[in-house]
Amino acid sequence: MWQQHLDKLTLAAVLLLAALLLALQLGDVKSWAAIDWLDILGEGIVLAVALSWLTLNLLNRPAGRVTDWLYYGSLLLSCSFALDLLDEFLRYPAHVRTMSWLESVPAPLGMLALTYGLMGWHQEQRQINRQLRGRERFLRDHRLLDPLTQLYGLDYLYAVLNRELALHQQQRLPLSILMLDIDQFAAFNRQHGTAAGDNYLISLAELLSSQMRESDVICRYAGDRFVAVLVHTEQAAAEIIALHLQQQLQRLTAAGQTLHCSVACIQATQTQATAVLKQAELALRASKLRGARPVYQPGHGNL
Ligand SMILES: Nc1nc2c(ncn2[C@@H]2O[C@H](COP(=O)(O)OP(=O)(O)OP(=O)(O)O)[C@@H](O)[C@H]2O)c(=O)[nH]1
Repeated sequence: MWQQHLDKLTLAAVLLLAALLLALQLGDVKSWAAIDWLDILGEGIVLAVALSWLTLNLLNRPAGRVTDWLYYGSLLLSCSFALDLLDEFLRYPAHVRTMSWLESVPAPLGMLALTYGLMGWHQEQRQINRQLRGRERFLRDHRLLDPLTQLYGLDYLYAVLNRELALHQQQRLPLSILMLDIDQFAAFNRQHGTAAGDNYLISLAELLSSQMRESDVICRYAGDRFVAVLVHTEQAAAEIIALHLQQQLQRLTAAGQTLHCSVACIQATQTQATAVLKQAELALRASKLRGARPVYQPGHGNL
């Protein structure tokens, strides 16, 4: 998460360094006896807290307007508190007013920016809570479950995907889609019967539910095709999830065999669920072609 805020972290480091250099340039170092260590302890803690606000905000929040306000607020406060702390070690000549200006002005501005950011955060949280309540209503609606696998069906997938796409547009949060399809499942059914096929679908659904993250929404998209909506997930992270899933699928057997599944993941860029799913299907088709397996031969190991 911090990589997307690298420019902000660099700016903070540069400003704090500039404040230090300016203070050293303008002030004279106080004698050991003139230093008040209790003041230093108090002001040091205040600075450390402001810096922790700055970093916690950048480490935990996605890029956006609210994060920017919280960042600028805590940066101004950090600069002001850093100068306050330096004051304890340095004495400035009476005619130098720059440092007292620099110490006093950023603090109230920082407080204002931080307060504005917190108000934005409050609004954002209310919006998220509303969406979570809507999500929960869906979760409790059992008509939306596929009776065989107990995963969500197509209706739920469309509803969730459209809502996540709207959120993705508003808040610039990354969203990825993973699509999985069992290869040559029709041939497996013919060979071992639909009951064996059903058992495989149930085991696959259980594996998907246990291996994906809690925030991922897994749905049965078609007979032998599944879709996972990976919220707040960049394409690179989605690909790691897909790779991990492929490894776990090796352990899943049916009638003594390991069936091969094709997996594709895409970063959602369109605004409509239909378009996103079409894009995922194209990626899946390409993945199937890349990993094309020989035509199913009964009793010959992997599909
Ligand atoms: N056992 C079982 N089979 C199902 C179920 N739903 C769909 N199928 C079967 O899944 C098969 C899907 O066939 P295709 O779409 O041709 O897929 P495939 O045979 O895996 O072919 P490729 O995907 O191209 O490798 C069909 O034979 C369906 O009958 C189900 O609930 N249970």
